[in-house]
Amino acid sequence: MIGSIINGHEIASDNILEVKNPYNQEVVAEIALASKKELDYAVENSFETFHATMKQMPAHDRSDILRKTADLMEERVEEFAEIVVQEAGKPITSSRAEVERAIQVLRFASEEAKHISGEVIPMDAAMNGEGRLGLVKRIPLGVVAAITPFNFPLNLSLHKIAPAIAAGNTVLFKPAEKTPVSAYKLTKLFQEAGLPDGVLNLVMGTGKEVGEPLVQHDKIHKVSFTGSLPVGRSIRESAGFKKVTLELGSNSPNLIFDDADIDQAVESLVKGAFAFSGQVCISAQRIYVQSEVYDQFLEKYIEKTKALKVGDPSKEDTDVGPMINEKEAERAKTWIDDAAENGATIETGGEQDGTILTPTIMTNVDRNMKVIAEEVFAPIVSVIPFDEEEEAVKFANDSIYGLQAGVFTKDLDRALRVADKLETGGVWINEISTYRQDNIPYGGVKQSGMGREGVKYAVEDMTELKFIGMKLKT
Ligand SMILES: NC(=O)c1ccc[n+]([C@@H]2O[C@H](COP(=O)([O-])OP(=O)(O)OC[C@H]3O[C@@H](n4cnc5c(N)ncnc54)[C@H](O)[C@@H]3O)[C@@H](O)[C@H]2O)c1
Ligand SMILES: O=C[C@H](O)CS(=O)(=O)O
Repeated sequence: MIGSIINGHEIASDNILEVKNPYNQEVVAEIALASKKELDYAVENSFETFHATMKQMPAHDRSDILRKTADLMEERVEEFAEIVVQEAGKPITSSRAEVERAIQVLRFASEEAKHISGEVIPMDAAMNGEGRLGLVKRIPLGVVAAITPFNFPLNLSLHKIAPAIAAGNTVLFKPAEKTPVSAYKLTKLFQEAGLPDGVLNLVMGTGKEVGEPLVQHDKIHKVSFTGSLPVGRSIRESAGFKKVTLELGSNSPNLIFDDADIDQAVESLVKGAFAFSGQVCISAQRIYVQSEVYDQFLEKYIEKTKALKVGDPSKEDTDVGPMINEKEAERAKTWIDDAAENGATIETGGEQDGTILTPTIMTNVDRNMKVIAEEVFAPIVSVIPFDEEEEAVKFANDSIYGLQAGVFTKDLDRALRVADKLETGGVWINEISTYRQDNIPYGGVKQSGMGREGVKYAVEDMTELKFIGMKLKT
């Protein structure tokens, strides 16, 4: 049994949640869920620790702890990767890649802790012998609530925890109840690296019982949330005056022009649509292909997709594992069937058995179908023809979301022109929408969210500017 960790101590409970392996339904762990009283205690403790400990901790100490945590994780890549396989059902090769990225996030944050600086505002001396000097400092906010999703349980948690610590805040960490084991291991790792008790408090619980009261708590200064649009919307509405960062969903477009390297686009978009069964917020969901190369692209894309190995995520050669639970797989299957009943063609895939949904390519889709208009968050991709550049941009922007997009062309002028016109937080040229490096500014426009992550940018969002001015005799 594992549970919340508050002020360095583990909290027991009779309220137990079983975490099951999405592939074989074996019990991975039993989680002791926190009560409202324990949540209140955790927030109070985070608040006190901010004032008593964190405000006094020099930047080089925060940097050392983050680096030490990275070093420890580097020694245990396999251990962490196996947890992600078991609790999230992510294929082992992708789980290892997630751990490697998590280590880099810690290292970026360790460096960033030492580079937080302010500025001096020059103020010209007045004629009467008086002058003024302005100082702008970046100061920590206080307690940051980190609320995280199941799909990258390590890396996306660290995208909040590591910059928050680098900036000198304390953290109240509420991980997804579907993937709490990696969160527990991560919190223990920080302890081992020397993080003082109370700087990172882990509170286990559901969104309703822990997430909601956490967002409304008076002693939380910022809510950093990654997850779905409906939850993000409710957080925005109930957070009051707290700072809020929302990293939400999308139905990412990828545009293939007739001069693109089709083989490269096919190869990368197979990964881009089906990695972790499409349960990636920037997964390639809509692929728009110029008519001249549409048939060529589609034929190759279907062939490569059919070759994917679907099954046990713990096996080295598995490309596509299960979805997070059967309910989600059934929901996605319903969306495929609805589209097919309304005229769409299932080119390959579309079969569901328990948590497994086979990689699915659809054509002849319509803009109103759920597989196009909403976030599928499943191994489903649609391939759609277009004739002119303007039309492709119009199709791509026809969405309530705007997180990342991919543009494939050899024409640099066109690539940059299209990139400027796409309504997304980020655009990749000759790279899939699904690619992210952990030091880029990352976040959405429209209903994909607000604020930016990517360590340096998260640190900006997790600090406040403070002005100090002085009147001087010159
Ligand atoms: N933009 C990004 O960076 C990004 C990254 C990963 C995932 N996502 C999105 O996350 C979603 C999938 O993850 P999920 O199913 O874990 O999301 P989710 O919204 O169901 O849950 C995310 C977290 O919010 C908590 N929560 C639920 N209800 C809450 C409430 N009312 N108040 C406070 N907290 C609450 C959950 O317990 C969990 O910890 C997808 O929509 C995906 O696109 C976005
Ligand atoms: O699911 C969305 C994530 O932001 C993807 S990644 O971990 O940033 O690559």
